[in-house]
Amino acid sequence: MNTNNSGGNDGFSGQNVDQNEIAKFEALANRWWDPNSEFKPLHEINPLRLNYIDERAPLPGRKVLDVGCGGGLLSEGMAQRGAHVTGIDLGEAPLSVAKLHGLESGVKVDYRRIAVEALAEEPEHAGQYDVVTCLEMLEHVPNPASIIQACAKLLKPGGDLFVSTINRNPKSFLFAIVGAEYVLNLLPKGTHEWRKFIRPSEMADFLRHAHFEVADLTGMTYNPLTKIYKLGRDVDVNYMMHARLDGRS
Ligand SMILES: C[S@@+](CC[C@H](N)C(=O)[O-])C[C@H]1O[C@@H](n2cnc3c(N)ncnc32)[C@H](O)[C@@H]1O
Repeated sequence: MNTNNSGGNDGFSGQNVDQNEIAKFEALANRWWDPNSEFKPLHEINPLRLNYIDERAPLPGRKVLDVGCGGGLLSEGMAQRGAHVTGIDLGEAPLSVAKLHGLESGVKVDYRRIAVEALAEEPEHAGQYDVVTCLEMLEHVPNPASIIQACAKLLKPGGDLFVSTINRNPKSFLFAIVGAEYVLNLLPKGTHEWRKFIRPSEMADFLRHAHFEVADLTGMTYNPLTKIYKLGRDVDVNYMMHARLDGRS
């Protein structure tokens, strides 16, 4: 496992984590639920991705794990739609914000500070989840394939995995970094590193190696004139994937 920048004395050294990435989200965490903050794009895409997940793997009554849940935007949304949600992250401040927000909203989510690889080693969690989500997180870790493998261990046979990230090509450099961080100021400068973006073909390889079958690939686009996000065929920049774990594993 690549453990770049994984030093630190918080009990997570040696794990698949980049402490610089965790620090970026720790510093902004108190604004997570402000829809006009640095998290505005996540607020705006949340209904789109919730609908996408719920349509492909209906959420009511399902046992769901949200990996890299941050302040809990997606976790709470899925719980509001009737799922039993556990949210995990390695950031302390985002999890505190998520827990506090849950107390205020009354939406019940079980939050834990643990790496997905470590959760997958706990016998009471391995093979227990109907659905695992890992959105906007894989481009922030040193070894995304290891995260996908852990997700596979946590799902029931035939379970559904949803991932989202950013494609790696010249257009994504222009739109996701130059455009979003430097021109439109949608995200703080330095939010993303282009080399950590993941091509859909690379994601599909990670998934196949972990015994998933890719069920769908959908793009997410932003129109700076209308300021509207949409799902569609264009996967050049942001995209989501739905994969199903082999029913025999
Ligand atoms: C862009 S936020 C996405 C939050 C949430 N998934 C969403 O889409 O609303 C990225 C999150 O990934 C978390 N993260 C980064 N590396 C992680 C790791 N190795 N394990 C767990 N969480 C991680 C960060 O702390 C942060 O909360």
